[in-house]
Amino acid sequence: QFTWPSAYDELEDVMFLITGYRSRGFGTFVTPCSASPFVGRQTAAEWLRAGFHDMSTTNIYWATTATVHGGIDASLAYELNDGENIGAGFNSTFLTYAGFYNSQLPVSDLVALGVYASVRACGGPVIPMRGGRVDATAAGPMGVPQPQNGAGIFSNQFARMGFNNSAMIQMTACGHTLGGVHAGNFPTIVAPGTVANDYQLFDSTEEWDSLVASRYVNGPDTDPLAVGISTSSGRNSDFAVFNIDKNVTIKTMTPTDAFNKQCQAILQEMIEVVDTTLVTLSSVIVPYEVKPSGLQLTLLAGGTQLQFSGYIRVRTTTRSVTAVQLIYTDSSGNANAGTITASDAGTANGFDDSFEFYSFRANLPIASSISSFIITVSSNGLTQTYNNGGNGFPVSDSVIVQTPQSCIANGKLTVVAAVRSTVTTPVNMTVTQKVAQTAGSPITSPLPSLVSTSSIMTKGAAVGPYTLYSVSMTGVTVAGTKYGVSSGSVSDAFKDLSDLGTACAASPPVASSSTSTSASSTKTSTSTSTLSSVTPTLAVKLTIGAYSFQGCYTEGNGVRALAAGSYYNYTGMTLEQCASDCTGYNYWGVEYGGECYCGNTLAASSTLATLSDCSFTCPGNVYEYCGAGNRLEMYMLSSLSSSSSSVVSSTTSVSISSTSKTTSSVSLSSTKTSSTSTGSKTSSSSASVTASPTLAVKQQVGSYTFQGCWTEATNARALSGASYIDYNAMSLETCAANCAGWNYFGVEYGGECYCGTSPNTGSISTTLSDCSFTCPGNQYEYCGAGNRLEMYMRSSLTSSSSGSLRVLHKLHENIHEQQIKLIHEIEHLTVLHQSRHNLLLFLINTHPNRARHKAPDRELHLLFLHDRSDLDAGTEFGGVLQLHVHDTRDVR
Ligand code: HEM
Repeated sequence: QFTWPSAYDELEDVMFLITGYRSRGFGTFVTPCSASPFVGRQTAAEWLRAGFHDMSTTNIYWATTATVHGGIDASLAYELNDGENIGAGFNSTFLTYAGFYNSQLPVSDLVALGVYASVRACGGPVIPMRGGRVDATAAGPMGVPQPQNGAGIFSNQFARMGFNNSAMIQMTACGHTLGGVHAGNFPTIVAPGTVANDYQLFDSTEEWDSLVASRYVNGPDTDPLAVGISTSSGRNSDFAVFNIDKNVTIKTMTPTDAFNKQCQAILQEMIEVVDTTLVTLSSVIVPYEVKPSGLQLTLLAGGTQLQFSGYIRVRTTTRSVTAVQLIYTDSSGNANAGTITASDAGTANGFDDSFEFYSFRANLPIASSISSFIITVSSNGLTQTYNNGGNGFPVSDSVIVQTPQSCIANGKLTVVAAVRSTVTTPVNMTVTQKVAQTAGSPITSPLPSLVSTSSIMTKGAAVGPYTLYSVSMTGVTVAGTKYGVSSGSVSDAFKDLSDLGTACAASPPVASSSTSTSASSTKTSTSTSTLSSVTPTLAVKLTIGAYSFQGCYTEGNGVRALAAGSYYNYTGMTLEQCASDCTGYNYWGVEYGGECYCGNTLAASSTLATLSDCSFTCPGNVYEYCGAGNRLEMYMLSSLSSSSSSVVSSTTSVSISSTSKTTSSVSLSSTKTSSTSTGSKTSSSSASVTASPTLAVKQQVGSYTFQGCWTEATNARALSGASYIDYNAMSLETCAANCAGWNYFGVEYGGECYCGTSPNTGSISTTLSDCSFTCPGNQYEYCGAGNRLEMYMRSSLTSSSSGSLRVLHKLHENIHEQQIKLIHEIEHLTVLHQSRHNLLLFLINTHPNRARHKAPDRELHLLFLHDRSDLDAGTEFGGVLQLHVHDTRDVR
């Protein structure tokens, strides 16, 4: 285990935090083992092959130079069109790695980590992983073994890499248990058109197993590099390699245990080939038992207190934790200066480990401040102390970024720092952006360059013992950009720009002797309207716009107290911001400082808690409270409090505009809030264009338009054309891509994607809020729920309806879809929109024969299934039709 902070902290996070809270997601690209965004490819196999190709040009006999060196150095990224690295997998591998690449994590370590992740995700052994490789900046020498080379050349090539014949056999067999050969890349090894997707696996599975060895030895051998047309084209390289010692080594690899053991050792050797004149590898990376994360000091208004916040990550693989505390040492060295209790915030998982994040936020007196802390973890009745190898976990309060006062909007970055007035060296702000490479040898690398820009910050006002510094910079991109401030040898750096808000809070006011900030533990409720003083104080705000304070509420039991919408801004949240994000909802509440939730109803299991529980100040306004862990600062529309049980008349309006036969445009707009909704999910209409993404219904996904939340059909799938399952990385876009060519696609249960020509009988549009699962591949998208599909239809189907609308037959409320089919001899019928009560809009594709009778081949039918409002046959709609459905219902 490393002493924190270590140079490998970023790598350790990316390695172990694969899914869940504050996870990094690296391993999700290869989970499940068969995963790939592309048909006929396997990402895990591509990552493993990339590891070998990057290493295989090593020349242990040559002297190295600074730019051209051997081993795992990501030089492969510059070698993609040198003729030795055939296949699209290398480029997409580096594009994925580029997302994780930063100043603390070289691509070459990611190449090695990719070998670990692909093998483990496929069920193979844990390949020990070390960090510290150095990236090449240009192509290295040639020398990747090619299938046509022949046994003697292979033997020489592996010797040049530092491996003997049995190591060569082991490494090749261990590589060729995943994936296979693409006919498109190697038509003389696999004949195009002879296998599914032109992709012939090495053995009978994509998974990690010893079949590549056992089938070679015992049959049936289907390895395209050992049998088949590769033998006549002289490209049967697996046979050449395995047979070089008369099959002695490969025979030892047929039992699973032996295979795993040999592969674990040889693949570790493979990823540890580095240029030792440049690289000293770290010890094998094991997860920290406890690890601080996201620590931040913030100078509070008045200059008498520092807020200290962050997370403690606890490894919970073999224990369940009941309490986590920080005991801190102050700046004059007094240990035990105070205790901070951290509360459970969420779980994350790696391939072999689980972790729990505990969050904390506390205000410390500035005079004594903090210099380090130790962590106590209680589990199974025992309390263990972690002191980071003896000296505690260090915290420096000399130079800190003031995240509430810093912001990024429209490419303009403003950073405010608070610097101890005793620091006299210039204060710099540094931004490191990822910029696409424009020149490479012999090609441009798919990897970006890291470009750092430093600017001297301008000195401003003194606040207590600190001085504020600020600087602005334009033309800054948010994605992947890191920033920080530094002075001399002290810094607060490696921060994600994407964590900053879009609006900067005003700087903390200058300290004055009369200022008293509320630091007492009892929180009082004060009406803002009674405040006559110009000096704001920290207090509960009784009213925010049209909303009034309801108290400090818990979350619901297994559900969110307010489930209809959510917005996050851990750096700039204010009560006003949440109120505006939740405009139109009955309730909103702010939790944990930066989390804003909206809803029309409050979950029954959410209960009123002690007011003082809601103790977090808002990151964007230090004079407001913003809930706490599992506690919401709760507000409700003031108008609702007047009537206890209101009967509300609501209106669903559907407007259909069909102006002329020539424009042939029919547009359907319907208010998405359902008239009887209890906790409805709102859809983000075209108006919601915000800089930071939020979880909302997507109206448009590529060429598909949202249709609502639909049930499955009666005893059948709603969409039965094709399906595609990915519980790890499904997004609406992935499903749309997999259903390209189909009229409809729908995502169910988070990870199930279905395609079809039209929804089958019995599948109906239902309450929008039912579709409550977020997409595993995109937290800002909804992906249906159990028996509920997030349904999309090709946009062209709505817009191509032609002509005026005419009711062909009088329809009655009990009419059934089947009957309509009979009446019109239609080929298929599509429910475009169904209000919850009595309005149905059908798209009817008529029988092809009708076209001969000059009837339109597609008609838009409006069925108004209401006893008072049946539409008579022949009713024509021209221009704009407005139908209002009035309904009175109890709103609970
Ligand atoms: C004499 C040595 C080797 C030769 C001639 C060789 C050749 C090949 C060829 C021709 C392919 C097909 C690529 C494609 O169609 O996309 C392939 C695939 C692959 N190779 Fe090797 N290989 C060798 C050694 C290795 C080693 C040592 C490893 C890793 C330890 C490895 C890992 C892989 C993997 C995982 C694939 C599957 C890629 C995919 O399915 O996309 N190979 N190899």
